[in-house]
Amino acid sequence: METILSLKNLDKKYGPVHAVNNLSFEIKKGNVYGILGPNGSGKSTTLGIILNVVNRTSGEFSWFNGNLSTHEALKKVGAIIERPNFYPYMTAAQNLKLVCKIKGVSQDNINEKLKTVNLYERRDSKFKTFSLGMKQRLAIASALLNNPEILILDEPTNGLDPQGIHEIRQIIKKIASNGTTILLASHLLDEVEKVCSHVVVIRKGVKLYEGRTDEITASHGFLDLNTKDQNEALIAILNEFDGVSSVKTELDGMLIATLNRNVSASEINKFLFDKNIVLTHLVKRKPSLEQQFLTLTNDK
Ligand SMILES: Nc1ncnc2c1ncn2[C@@H]1O[C@H](COP(=O)(O)OP(=O)(O)OP(=O)(O)O)[C@@H](O)[C@H]1O
Repeated sequence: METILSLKNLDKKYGPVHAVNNLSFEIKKGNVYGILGPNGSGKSTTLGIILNVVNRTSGEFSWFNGNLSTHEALKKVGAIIERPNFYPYMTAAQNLKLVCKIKGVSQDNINEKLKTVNLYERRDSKFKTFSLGMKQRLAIASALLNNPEILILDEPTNGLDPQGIHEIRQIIKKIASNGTTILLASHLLDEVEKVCSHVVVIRKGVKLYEGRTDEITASHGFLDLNTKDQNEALIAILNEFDGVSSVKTELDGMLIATLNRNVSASEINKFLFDKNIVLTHLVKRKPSLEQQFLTLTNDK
């Protein structure tokens, strides 16, 4: 699969603040990537570096396998890293015409891009009459005018109401389904889970996880177990069971066994029954992305 962008050991220090710390990852054509991390984890700085608006301290990045200069490569990139800003008294269509003139791209795409972001019907409305969600959608249309290979978005749903958030996410998915690679930064787990096929989790500028979004939840999970009055014996047996890495007792007495291989509920039930343990409760759980994310981003 074609590599669109590659970061190698990228580093950025603002005085004592290590905003991006030895960060490496690759963006492949056709995928939707999320850079996920809490506030201040270095997402915007990373996007700023690859878009040439922030100087890196050290490390490298290369666009399109390094075949183009960064200046040329960025002509094939669409990005929104700041609040959308257009002329308030000009209409949506007039604003996009102006962007075409400034970028030196054809105006032929304007109607198609307005349709992509569901603003075609409102093309003759003045920008100042737009809701925040519509302004954001116009910014996306503007970033698409040069038919970019990759669209980069920093916190695309910040400040929007639930309807606006839903609409932006649907539009991002639509753009991706037409073959445009997407890279978005977000601090919202559910955003990345809903929109992105791949995720890079960062905390304090350090990469904690890189991979498919669905694989982040693909650990072997947990068992919740309880007995009437055999929990002490149960803990001892579970600790010897091949497949359980740890056992802890919750405040309500429930035992939580963490699995290190795929163990079915019936396998463990039979095993325990053969050891004369009768369970009153047995549930197999998978960790949610939220649990995984908290585990990843917790101070170690
Ligand atoms: N121009 C700057 N000067 C000094 N420090 C900065 C500057 N820009 C960012 N930082 C610091 O670098 C760190 C990373 O910030 P960055 O904005 O990249 O994170 P972020 O993950 O995008 O967070 P947020 O979602 O809050 O924007 C933070 O500690 C921030 O205070």
